[in-house]
Amino acid sequence: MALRVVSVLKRRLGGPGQKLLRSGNLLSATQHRWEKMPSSVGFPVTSRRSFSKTALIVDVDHNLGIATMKMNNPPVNSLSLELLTNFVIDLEKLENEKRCRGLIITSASPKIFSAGLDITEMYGKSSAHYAEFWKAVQELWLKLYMSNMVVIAAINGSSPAGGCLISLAGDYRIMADNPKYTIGLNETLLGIVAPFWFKDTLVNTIGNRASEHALQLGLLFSPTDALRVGIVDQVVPEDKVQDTALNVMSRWLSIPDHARQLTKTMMRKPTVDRLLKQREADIKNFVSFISRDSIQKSLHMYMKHLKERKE
Ligand SMILES: CCCCC/C=C\C/C=C\CCC/C=C/C(=O)SCCNC(=O)CCNC(=O)[C@H](O)C(C)(C)COP(=O)(O)OP(=O)(O)OC[C@H]1O[C@@H](n2cnc3c(N)ncnc32)[C@H](O)[C@@H]1OP(=O)(O)O
Repeated sequence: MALRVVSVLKRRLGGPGQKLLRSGNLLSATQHRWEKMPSSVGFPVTSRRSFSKTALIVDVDHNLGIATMKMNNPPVNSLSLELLTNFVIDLEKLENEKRCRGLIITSASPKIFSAGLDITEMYGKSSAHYAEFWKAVQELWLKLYMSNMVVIAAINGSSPAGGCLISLAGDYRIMADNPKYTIGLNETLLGIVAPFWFKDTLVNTIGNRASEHALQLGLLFSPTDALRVGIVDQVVPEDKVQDTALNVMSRWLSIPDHARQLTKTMMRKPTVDRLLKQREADIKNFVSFISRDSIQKSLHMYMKHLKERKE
C-alpha cells in the first residue's frame, strides 16, 4: 500500500516532491527530508517537531506539503482548554506555512480519536472559565472549518461529540473499521444540547433528516453505520488509515489551491457567518445553559457513570 501511495504522490505532486520520492519508499524519503530540511516559518530545522507540553504532535513534510497532527492527550484526548488553545496556535502556524497545503488530523493513542470536550472544564467552574472555554471551542471550529488547507480526519478510534465535530470540520473523513469504535454527536445522552453550529456542521454533511434523527437520539454510529449515513467518507482496515489518508490527500492536492479554496469558502462561509454574527450571544447562551443546576448535575452524573463503568 505504501508503494501505491508513493506512486500516486509521484504522479500528482510535481517538482521537489517527485525528486524526493524517487527512492520509492515514502517513509524513508520522508525520514530523509526531516533530517535535511532547512528551517521554515514557525517550525524548526528538522521539519518534525513534538510539542509534548501541548499534547499535540505535529509533523510537517514540506516537500509533500502535508502536515500530520496527532492529538496526544492521554488517556482519551479530551479537548481541554489548554489543548484547544494550542490546537488553534498550531493551526495558525500551519496556515502560515506557504508550503503546507494539507493537514491530516489523527490520534497518537490507539482506540480513541478524541473523547470530545473535556467535561471537567464544564462543571464546577466559574462563569468566566466557561466563557473562556467556549470561546476556545468556537475558535477551533472556526479555524478548522475555514482552513485553507485540505483537512483530512484519520479517525483511528472513537470520536464522540467534540471529537466528531473536529472530524466533521475537515474536508474528508476516513475511519478505522473496528466495530468497537463509534462516532457521532451524542450530546443529548449527557443531558446537554449540541449548539446550532455543531448542528449546522452535521446538517451540511449528512442532511437535515439524518441530522435530526442522530442529534435527538444522540446516536453514536459504528464505522459501517457512519459510512452509510455519510458521517464518514471511507472505512478502511485499521492499519490502512494513515496510508489511505495520504492517498486521498494526494487526490485533493492535485486540484489548484485557489479554485479549491474559493469553492470551500463558497460552501462554508454562510455557516461560519452565522456563528460570527452572534458569537458573543452564543458564549452567553452557553454559560447560562451550562451553569444551570440541572445541567451541572447531569454532567456530574455522566462523569460518575463513566468512572463506575470501570469498576
Ligand atoms: C435551547 C438551548 C440550547 C442551549 C445550547 C447552548 C449551549 C450548548 C451547551 C453545551 C454544549 C456542549 C457540547 C459538548 C460537547 C462534548 O464534546 S461533551 C463530551 C462528550 N464525550 C463523551 O460523551 C465521551 C465520554 N467518554 C467515553 O465514552 C469513553 O471515555 C471513551 C472515549 C469511549 C473511552 O473509553 P475507555 O477507553 O473505556 O476510557 P474510560 O471511559 O475509562 O475513560 C478514561 C478516563 O477519561 C475520562 N474521560 C472520558 N471522557 C472524558 C471527557 N470527554 N472529558 C473528561 N474526561 C473524560 C474518564 O472519566 C476516565 O477518567 P478516570 O480514569 O476514571 O479518572
